[in-house]
Amino acid sequence: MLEVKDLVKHFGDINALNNMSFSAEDGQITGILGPNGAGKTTALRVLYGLLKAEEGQGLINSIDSQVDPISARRQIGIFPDKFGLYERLTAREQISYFAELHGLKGQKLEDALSSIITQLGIEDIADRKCAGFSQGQRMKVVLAQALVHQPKNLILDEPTRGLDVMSTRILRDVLLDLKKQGKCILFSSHVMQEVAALCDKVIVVANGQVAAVGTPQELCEMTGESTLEEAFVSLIGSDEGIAA
Ligand SMILES: Nc1ncnc2c1ncn2[C@@H]1O[C@H](COP(=O)(O)OP(=O)(O)OP(=O)(O)O)[C@@H](O)[C@H]1O
Repeated sequence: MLEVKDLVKHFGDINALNNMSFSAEDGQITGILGPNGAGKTTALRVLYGLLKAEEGQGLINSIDSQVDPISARRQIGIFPDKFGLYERLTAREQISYFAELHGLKGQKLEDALSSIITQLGIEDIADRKCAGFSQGQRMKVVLAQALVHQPKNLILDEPTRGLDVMSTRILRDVLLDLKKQGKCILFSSHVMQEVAALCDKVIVVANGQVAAVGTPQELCEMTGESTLEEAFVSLIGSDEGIAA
């Protein structure tokens, strides 16, 4: 389970998080939907311990990520907003490096590597150097390195950006499979269709705050609109920065 409670964060005069609170439950896919600059990335960074908030807490299975970042990180996989691959490493070496950072070694490490490579269907690129990989291949390697230690929680910051239709479908299938396994999945997005299709719960954020929470259907009922897109516009008063 993932929770943020009363987060406050400023960057100079910018009020990026203004008492933001929400939770994401096990066995569910939770989406954070909001326009550009709403505070999505900032909230996720606080949650996985990359940024310190001035007030509030980010909790990973009840562990405060600012108080005990190492234990918290063991329980999450992170698909960050900006990622790079070590171009000279093969995909297998790259994933192995992350597995070692999570304390895996010996046979356990080998087993974890084989298992995630099979699960994501990347046997064909596992022993190729990452330089020259397509966006879809890069996405799968980053997903593999996020999942290799079998975390209970997965946080993804706009995971489908730059992906073609096939890669987006593969990612969706992986997320649905992880949900079936009872994992807690939290992802941010601008893409309405993806959120409507995948999410059990949608957290609508604007101006560093939560504007509404509910299933796509509940958000439609709440606003009297027939689509999530219309409900979103009604909730935040603008369609800026949102993709259909
Ligand atoms: N390192 C930083 N320095 C200065 N301002 C920042 C920094 N990070 C975020 N901000 C500001 O904080 C606010 C929230 O940004 P954040 O990246 O969290 O929004 P977002 O909802 O993820 O937006 P987007 O959808 O555009 O990625 C914005 O006004 C942004 O410019």
